[in-house]
Amino acid sequence: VSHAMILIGHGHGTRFRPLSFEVPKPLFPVAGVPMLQHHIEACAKVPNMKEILLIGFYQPNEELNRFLLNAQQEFKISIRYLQEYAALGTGGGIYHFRDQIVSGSPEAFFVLNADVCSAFPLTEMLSFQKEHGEPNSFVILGTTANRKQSMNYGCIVEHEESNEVLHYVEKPSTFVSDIINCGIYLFNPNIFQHIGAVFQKNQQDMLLEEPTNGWHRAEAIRLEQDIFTALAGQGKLYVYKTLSFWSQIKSAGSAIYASRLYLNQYHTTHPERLASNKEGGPKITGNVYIHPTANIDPTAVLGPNVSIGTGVTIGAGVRVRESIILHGANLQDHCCVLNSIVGWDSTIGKWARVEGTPSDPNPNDPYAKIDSETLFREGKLTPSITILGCNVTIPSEVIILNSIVLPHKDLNRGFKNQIIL
Ligand SMILES: Nc1nc2c(ncn2[C@@H]2O[C@H](COP(=O)(O)OP(=O)(O)O[C@H]3O[C@H](CO)[C@@H](O)[C@H](O)[C@@H]3O)[C@@H](O)[C@H]2O)c(=O)[nH]1
Repeated sequence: VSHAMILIGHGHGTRFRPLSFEVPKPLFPVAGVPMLQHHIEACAKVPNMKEILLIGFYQPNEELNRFLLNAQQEFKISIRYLQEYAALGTGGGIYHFRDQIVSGSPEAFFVLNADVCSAFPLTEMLSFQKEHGEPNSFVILGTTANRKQSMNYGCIVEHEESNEVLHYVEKPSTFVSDIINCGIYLFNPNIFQHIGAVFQKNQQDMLLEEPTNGWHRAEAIRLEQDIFTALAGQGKLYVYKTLSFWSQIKSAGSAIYASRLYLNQYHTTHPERLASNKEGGPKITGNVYIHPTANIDPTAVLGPNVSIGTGVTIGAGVRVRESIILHGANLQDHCCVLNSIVGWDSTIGKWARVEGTPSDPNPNDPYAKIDSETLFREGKLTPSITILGCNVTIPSEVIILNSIVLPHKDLNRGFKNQIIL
């Protein structure tokens, strides 16, 4: 395997607002490092990996360029961003840039969705392909979901012995299978023949269409509906089911959950990233990441599942649990932050309480996934984590509960269940 392609879409992260105003969603820090860094690290570990290509359709900015530069140095591998001229879909993008891959005539390459968190069992997928699949087969990473939630994902019916994908339905409206698509694939250059066939068919259809339908670009192709559905049952597509952790990262609430999963993984992959109780340091309970530049009072109590960014200041007696504190934030003495994301350079006053409601999957169901529910249900804001956008100021001694505060707000009182514009 010489290449990996990571699909980063438009980067706005609509369900990630207001946090994605400041930083594209794929760069949002999860367990202390940009979301994409977890993907890149996993890909860089694959033997003979030469290059990682990020594919999306937004204007590259300074933030992205800096990230690419840092990641190249850290992982000693070429990492490039390739920009689509329009949203080409999950299959159209990789097809558009296929020359970057086929020129080196690689045997295989990976494609990963950016908005997932996973243990990325890439070497396991490779061994699975060698042992089970046909030599030229494609492999989808699959996991088990519960019946109800499975319908929010791509659903896979497999042949029980061979693990061949017999049937694939993207987000079905009735139950199809509890094996779902994780958005992580092992392909070989033959995949481009299949995408190319769809492209040519789309082009022919376009010629027959009314010119008013010009927006329908032939090159916009979805891997799931256009390719997998057709490949199922042809002896070419296989599913490797993993028992390791996996979650989507769609909403800001799922970033807190994903952080928890990665922090837990750090025990084996990056123990140095986990804070421990030290003389003169704050009290740590459970898994906590603290950036070395953060300044934390020894009487603060942090954890479990807390990530503290660069240059954060945390005062005396502060309590933080199940939260992400972004760079430059200032948590003044005795404030309390639970189930919340505190935006860049925000300030929380003394004795203030910032609290949200977790959106964790049902802990009693081993196959439950996180619900990335919409902000509103029946006209009401659904209780969720509290999010402070960047540069928000919360006064002393107030409560902010289940609320979303847009950037640069200077609040003068407490709020409950509100979006503060
Ligand atoms: N470059 C590029 N990337 C894209 C485009 N459209 C989507 N993506 C990226 O492709 C990934 C999938 O996004 P969606 O199209 O929104 O699909 P989904 O609802 O997340 O469902 C997909 O992922 C699930 C697992 O998380 C799967 O279960 C499902 O079958 C499907 O593959 C995301 O990382 C997104 O940024 C595009 O036009 N161009």
